[in-house]
Amino acid sequence: MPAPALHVDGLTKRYGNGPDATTAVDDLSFTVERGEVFGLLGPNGAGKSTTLDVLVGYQRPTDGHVDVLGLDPTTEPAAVRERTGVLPDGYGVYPERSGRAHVEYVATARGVDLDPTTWLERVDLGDAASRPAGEYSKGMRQRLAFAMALVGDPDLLVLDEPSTGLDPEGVATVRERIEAASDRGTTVVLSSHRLAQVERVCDRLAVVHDGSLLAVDDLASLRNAYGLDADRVRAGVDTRPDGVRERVSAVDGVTAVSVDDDVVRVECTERAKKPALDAIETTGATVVDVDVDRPSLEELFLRIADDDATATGHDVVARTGESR
Ligand SMILES: Nc1ncnc2c1ncn2[C@@H]1O[C@H](COP(=O)(O)OP(=O)(O)OP(=O)(O)O)[C@@H](O)[C@H]1O
Repeated sequence: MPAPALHVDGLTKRYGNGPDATTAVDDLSFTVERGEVFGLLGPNGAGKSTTLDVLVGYQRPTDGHVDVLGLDPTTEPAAVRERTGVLPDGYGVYPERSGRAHVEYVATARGVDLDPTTWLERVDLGDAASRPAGEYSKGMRQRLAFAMALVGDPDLLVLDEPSTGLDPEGVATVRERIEAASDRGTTVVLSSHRLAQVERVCDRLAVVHDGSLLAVDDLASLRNAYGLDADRVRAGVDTRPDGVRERVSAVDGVTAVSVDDDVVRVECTERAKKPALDAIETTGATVVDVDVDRPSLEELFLRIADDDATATGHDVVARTGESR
C-alpha cells in the first residue's frame, strides 16, 4: 500500500500567547490518500485556512505533526511547494500584469515549458490572457488564481475556497478541473463552507468546527451515520385520504409519514418510493404531483454539530448561513 499523500497528526495551531491566544486548530488528525479529493468543510472561523496554511508551510504548527508527500512542510516548505499548487484565500493580483504574466511567473518558478495560455484556457480565461489582471472581475481573478495553482500539473492541489466569487459555469469548470486532476493521480485538499459544492466533488469530507474535527468520512457514510440518507417525497393528492398514514407506514423502507390536507410527506429509501406512492393510491386518492429531494449537506452539518454539542456539552452554534 503506497504511503498516504498527507498525514495530519494531532495538529494544533494557536495564534498569540497567554489569555488572548486563539486556538484556530485543536488536535486535528486525518489522512488523505493519493489521488483523493478531500474536503475540509466548516463554517467561518472553523480553522480550515489555518490547516491548509500549515500543510504548505505558511504557518507552523503549535503542536502535532504534518506529513505532506513524505515531507515536513515546517522544515521543508520549498520542497512541498515545488510539488504543490496552492490557491490561497483571497489571492491579490498584480494589477498591471497580464493574466499570462501571472501564469508565466509560476511556470518559470516550476520549470514548466508549456505555453502559459494553456493553463488560462483550462479555466476559460484564454481570451483575457493579455489583459491586465487589474481589469479582471472578481470571478476572473479567482479563475486566474486557480489556473496558477494548476500550472505544471502538481502532485498536490491545496485549494482554499476555490469556488469563491464564481458563477455557476465557473464552479462547474473548477469541479471539472479538480476531477481531471484527481483522475491523473493528483491529490486535492480543498476547503469550503459552500456545502452543495463540496458534496459534488469530494471523495471524503472532514467536518470541522471551532478547530475540532467533528466527523470524517465519505458523504454517503456521513448521511447514513446521521440518519440523512432517506429520500423525502412530497406527494400532492386530489383528496385527503383516510388511513393513508397506516398504509404508507407499512411499506418496507418507509421511515416517516405525515399528512397535511392534500399533501402526503414520506421519508423512505429510494427503492420504497414507488411502493409508497402506490400505497397512497390504494386509499382511493390520486397522486397529482410528486417532488423528491434529499436532505442537504447543510442539514447534515447541523446534525453533526448538534450531535457533537450533545455529546460534549458544548454549545455548538452552526453558522453555515449558506443556501443551496
Ligand atoms: N493570523 C491570525 N492571527 C490571529 N488569529 C487568526 C489568524 N488567522 C486566523 N485566526 C483565527 O483562527 C480562527 C480560525 O481561522 P481560519 O481562517 O483558519 O478559519 P476558516 O475556517 O478558514 O474561516 P473562513 O471560512 O472564514 O475562511 C479564527 O478564530 C480566526 O480569527
